[in-house]
Amino acid sequence: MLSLRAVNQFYGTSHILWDLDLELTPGECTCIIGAPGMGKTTLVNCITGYLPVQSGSITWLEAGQPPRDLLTQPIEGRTALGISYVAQDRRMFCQLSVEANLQIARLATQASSRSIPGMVYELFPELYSLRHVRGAELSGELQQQLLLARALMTEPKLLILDEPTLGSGQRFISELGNTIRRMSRDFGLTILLVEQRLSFIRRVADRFCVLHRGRNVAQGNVALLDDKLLSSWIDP
Ligand SMILES: Nc1ncnc2c1ncn2[C@@H]1O[C@H](COP(=O)(O)OP(=O)(O)OP(=O)(O)O)[C@@H](O)[C@H]1O
Repeated sequence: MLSLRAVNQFYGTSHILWDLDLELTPGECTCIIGAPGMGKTTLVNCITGYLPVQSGSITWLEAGQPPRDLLTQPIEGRTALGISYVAQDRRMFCQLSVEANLQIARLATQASSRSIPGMVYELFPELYSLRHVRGAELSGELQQQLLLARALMTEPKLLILDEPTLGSGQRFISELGNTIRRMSRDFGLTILLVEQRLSFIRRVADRFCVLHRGRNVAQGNVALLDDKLLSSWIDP
């Protein structure tokens, strides 16, 4: 689905990502783990196209298609290929209804119709009953649902979620875990998750990658994510 090879990124003269390799497998949820400031958000911004990469390659791979060099694609080209991103900042059009927020996201695609893809209300049925309510009137957790639903409006193949549990209560986190599992199991989405909560990671992720000072220092099946590994890299 996505292959990163020897990716290096700088902010000015600060070298942030170092020779980073990462492979995302179709239909799997991969979690990027790391202490604050280790480069997780920078990495996802390089994949989505919000940040330029100094060197290395990022390649989009789809069965039956030739490999595509993502670094030659602008943000909207990457969206068209199938990448969608829910950032930490959680911005939406607060004065517009749920449905209008969703339809605006649809404009980012080549789709001729502004209709809502079936999977959106199937995964977020509460948003259907609130579809005429303004974003500003939703609770914080329903706003988070709307941001996730909006990211699905482009019918992505790869969904990137940057700390989706941040500031949420246990009930929402539990429902979010179910939703993420359904996204990959029922709809075949590949998911790249930046997350800190270990119990959540163990529940939803198939694979992990630990970032330490911008380097991929450990990766593998989530079953291998043990306390020894975590104490070596995350909380030494
Ligand atoms: N716009 C910027 N200009 C300069 N340095 C930046 C910028 N954004 C981030 N950095 C620095 O790059 C490094 C990586 O930051 P990044 O936000 O990618 O880390 P992170 O692992 O996502 O952290 P967090 O968990 O706190 O979100 C940090 O040292 C940070 O201070």
